[in-house]
Amino acid sequence: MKQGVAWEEGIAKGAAVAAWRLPHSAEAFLLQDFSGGTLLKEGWNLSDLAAGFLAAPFIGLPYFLQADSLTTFSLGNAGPKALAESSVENSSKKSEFMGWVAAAIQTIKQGPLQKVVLSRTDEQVLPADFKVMTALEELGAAYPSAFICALSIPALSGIWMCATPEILVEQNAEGIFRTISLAGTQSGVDGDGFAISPSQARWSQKEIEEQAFVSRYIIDCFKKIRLREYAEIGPKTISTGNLLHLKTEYLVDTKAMDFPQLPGLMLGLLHPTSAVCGTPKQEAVEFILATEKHDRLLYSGYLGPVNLSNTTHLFVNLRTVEIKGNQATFYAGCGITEDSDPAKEWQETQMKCQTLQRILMQ
Ligand SMILES: C=C(O[C@@H]1C=C(C(=O)O)C=C[C@H]1O)C(=O)O
Repeated sequence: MKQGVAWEEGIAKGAAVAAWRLPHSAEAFLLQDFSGGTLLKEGWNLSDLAAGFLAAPFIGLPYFLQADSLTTFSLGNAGPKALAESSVENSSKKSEFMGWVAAAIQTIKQGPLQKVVLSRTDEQVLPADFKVMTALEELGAAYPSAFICALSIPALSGIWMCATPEILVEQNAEGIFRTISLAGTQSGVDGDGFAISPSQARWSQKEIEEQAFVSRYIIDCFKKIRLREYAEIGPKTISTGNLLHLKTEYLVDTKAMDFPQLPGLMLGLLHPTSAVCGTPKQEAVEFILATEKHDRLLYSGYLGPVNLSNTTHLFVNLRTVEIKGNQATFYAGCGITEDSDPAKEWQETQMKCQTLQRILMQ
């Protein structure tokens, strides 16, 4: 694959490189910033950025990759791959994570924390023949509705890949702004490996409430900027391939409202949302930082192309892996409320790790 060579060469020359494909699209992009990318400073503004690619951590300032070179390519069809569930459960990680969840439930019962999203990592050794661009092609074939991406920023040393279902901020060429509230998770395949139709999904009170926290959070952000004219669609069940989620979509016509700065304003207010952090936000951040032993780095941050042909597509960096040599660190989290069951939450992180592992680990 030609882009595989461009990807390798860009990295060898010290460029920051991003390759991605938007949901439901046949066209992929490869962008290089020959300077290695720029860590933006406090007060940066989305609408002031040139055409490029943004990648932000869970907490902190984003890197900006300017499009010094931008090529489009077709990802091709990697062909069907047997999607075996692979990974073996790590029992010490399991009991540690379940302990964090139990502590979160106790804290939530005392208030004011109502929901917190806890994550964990899963370290694996990649197969000897692993290649980033081949894996990207396979992810694209397996997850047509996801944003799939590979990213290398010299200052961050590793390569990040993701296949995420979650839009954070989108602005299309017609000026339509979009964000979504995504939460609640169940398996998208039955015991025999067949896809479960979204119409068959049944959601518990816990999951409905968990997603409502995210929806309320988005509406509160609109309220902060006194925005009342938005369309709300959902909640409805969506399939991401191996998982089902509850999703509500929020749309604003920024041209009709003469509000071109809305995407930048909302990005500042939304991130990190209650889908990856919790409610109230400050208490959730404090709980996460005091509890999780790993640094989330780019996991649960956001990434995507900005100001390319007057469009911006930023996604939450979920279903993600950080690759250093042949060492892969997968990240996954889940929303904890007072009705959570620690064992089920662990199982949910297993399923979320599988999104990438079932493709990358074969
Ligand atoms: C935190 C993750 O996913 C988020 C949390 C979800 C949940 O708690 O049900 C569902 C979708 C995402 O908004 C993740 O995939 O790591």
